[in-house]
Amino acid sequence: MTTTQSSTVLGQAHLPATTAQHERNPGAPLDLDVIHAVQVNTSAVERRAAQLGARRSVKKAHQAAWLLRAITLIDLTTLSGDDTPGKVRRLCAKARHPLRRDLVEALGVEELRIVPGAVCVYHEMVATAVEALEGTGIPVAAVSTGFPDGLSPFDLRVKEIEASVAAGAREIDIVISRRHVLRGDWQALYNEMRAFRAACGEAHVKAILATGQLGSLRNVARAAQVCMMGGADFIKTSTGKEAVNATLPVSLTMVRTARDYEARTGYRIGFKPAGGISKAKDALVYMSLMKEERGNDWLAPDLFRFGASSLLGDIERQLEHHVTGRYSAAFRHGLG
Ligand SMILES: O=C[C@H](O)COP(=O)(O)O
Repeated sequence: MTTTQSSTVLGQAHLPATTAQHERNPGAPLDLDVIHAVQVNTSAVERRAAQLGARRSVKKAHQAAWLLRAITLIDLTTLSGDDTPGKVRRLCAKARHPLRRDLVEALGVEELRIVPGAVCVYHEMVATAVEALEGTGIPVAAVSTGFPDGLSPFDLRVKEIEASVAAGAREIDIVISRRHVLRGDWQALYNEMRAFRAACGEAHVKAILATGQLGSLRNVARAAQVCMMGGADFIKTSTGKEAVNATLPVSLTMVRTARDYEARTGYRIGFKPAGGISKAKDALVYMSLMKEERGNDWLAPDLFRFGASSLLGDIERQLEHHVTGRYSAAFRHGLG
């Protein structure tokens, strides 16, 4: 990246399109007529998703700009049985400086604050992450409510949210009870979502649908509607632990369902694809989905996040290639 033109593209294009805070979704009464009317044309959604996946990606300086933007959209995640405070501290250090200094300098973006949207951990690691991120403004997100399966006692799931908020989590990623969706018990799903939202207080709540376990795109759309009516700030595809995690058809369905909710209520709901998104080129496809379906404004961390444990490493590798013309070994970009 040496030309003035490239500098201009990088200097402008990666900046969040909007930092305007939108009003938080307060939720709405459960409207079963709306839920029952939800239909999804699966083959049309799959055709559209296939087009998105086949599209030529943005190139050169524009690609570098999009990748810098992508970093700001990542919930930098570690959700593993072998998480330790030391591992979480290293992840937080990476969040403070997601790109190597030489790359930041070569890209000429020192003055721009490129940091991920959040760091996402289990409850036990919240206090460590909050301490390690002090002074950065980067929020800590906690997965909660018996993540990933959501089958612990209801009262404990609510208490888990409260404990994570008390420990300093500013975002809570809850898992819904898939059985409520599979049984069509929308009232139970709504009641659960409202209780989780209330327990979050000021912390923003992302509703993880675990779409790979919901059986159909229609169920995905109905569950998303109910969660938004229940007060979700974000809808999120997956825990990363299901057999099938984020996919383009599911993402299109959820993004369009959120658009319908906004058309009815005026409230904007964020979208978080999660699980298995580890390549920069896949992140670019999700970003073009968001841009084409909702517009540039939606490529901003208050409306769009990636849940990803290893995406940042590949983005850094691609940016290194942009700067040097060479790829380095993946192990050089291990964390993130
Ligand atoms: O919410 C985030 C996911 O658990 C991350 O999934 P991943 O490890 O496949 O990137």
